[in-house]
Amino acid sequence: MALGSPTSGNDQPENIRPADDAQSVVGAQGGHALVVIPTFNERENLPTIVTRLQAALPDIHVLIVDDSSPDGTGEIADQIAADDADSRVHVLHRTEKDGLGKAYLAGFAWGLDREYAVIIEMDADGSHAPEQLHRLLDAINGGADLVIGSRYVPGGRLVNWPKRREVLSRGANTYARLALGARVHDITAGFRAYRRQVLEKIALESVESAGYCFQIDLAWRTVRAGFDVREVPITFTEREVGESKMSGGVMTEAFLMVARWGLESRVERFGARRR
Ligand SMILES: Nc1nc2c(ncn2[C@@H]2O[C@H](COP(=O)(O)OP(=O)(O)O[C@H]3O[C@H](CO)[C@@H](O)[C@H](O)[C@@H]3O)[C@@H](O)[C@H]2O)c(=O)[nH]1
Repeated sequence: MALGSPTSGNDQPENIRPADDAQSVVGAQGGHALVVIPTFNERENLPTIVTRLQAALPDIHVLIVDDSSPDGTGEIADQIAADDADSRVHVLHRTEKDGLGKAYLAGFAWGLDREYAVIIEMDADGSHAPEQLHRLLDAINGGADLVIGSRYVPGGRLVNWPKRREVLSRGANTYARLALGARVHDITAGFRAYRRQVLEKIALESVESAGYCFQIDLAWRTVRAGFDVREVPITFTEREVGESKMSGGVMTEAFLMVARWGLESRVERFGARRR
């Protein structure tokens, strides 16, 4: 996918309201921050999360990336953007459900194209507290390149997450840590802030992971590129409305992809030692 093209990879009609007041923003040193929120069937959650976000960080810019949700989330997103007097809420409509990773890539391309200094990932369902976003931005201001809102560092918490999901998540993190050797405690987390230079450097056009292993993929690329990756504790709260889109296919993709990346990196290290 070519970076800089908000519609690449998917013929997306857009409802993009101009980001020309982007000058007024941020929360992060030396530039402006954009929160990308991917949505699929989040009609009950979206208005609340955007309201909370704007209350927590009044200057923040938001991009909602909706994959033609059948429940009408896209239309609600348009309404939120239309009602936003400061034109800081934007909407990217994609033609079909194409996975969390693909939605984020489209959002990143949109944000990079518009020169945002910091690009943030956040779920629409309230699992990630907008009131804690300043922790991530503080770490960016402190010099980090990628900040992960982590459930598994001291101070991190899980609230109401079903035990089955916790076991799966902890297992996936342990597996990824062992397979990749990356010292990140919550490499699957979806609440993060990237300095734009990271996204420009880590070859997003070669990202293949479509589902949630996208999170591992990008963190791993960032670590390998030598960037400063930090974790700050967050409280992850189970959604109250709607359903998770986690599926068997998403888990299988993650398992196989991580095994492949681990193997590739071992081969690479072995080759480097022999040279
Ligand atoms: N546009 C789009 N959005 C999607 C898609 N799939 C999921 N989403 C959106 O992505 C967000 C996260 O999806 P959930 O399905 O609610 O995630 P979860 O099960 O709560 O998973 C959480 O934990 C994972 C494992 O740690 C994380 O990887 C993930 O990011 C998230 O934080 C939600 O806003 C959801 O609407 C998709 O195909 N397209």
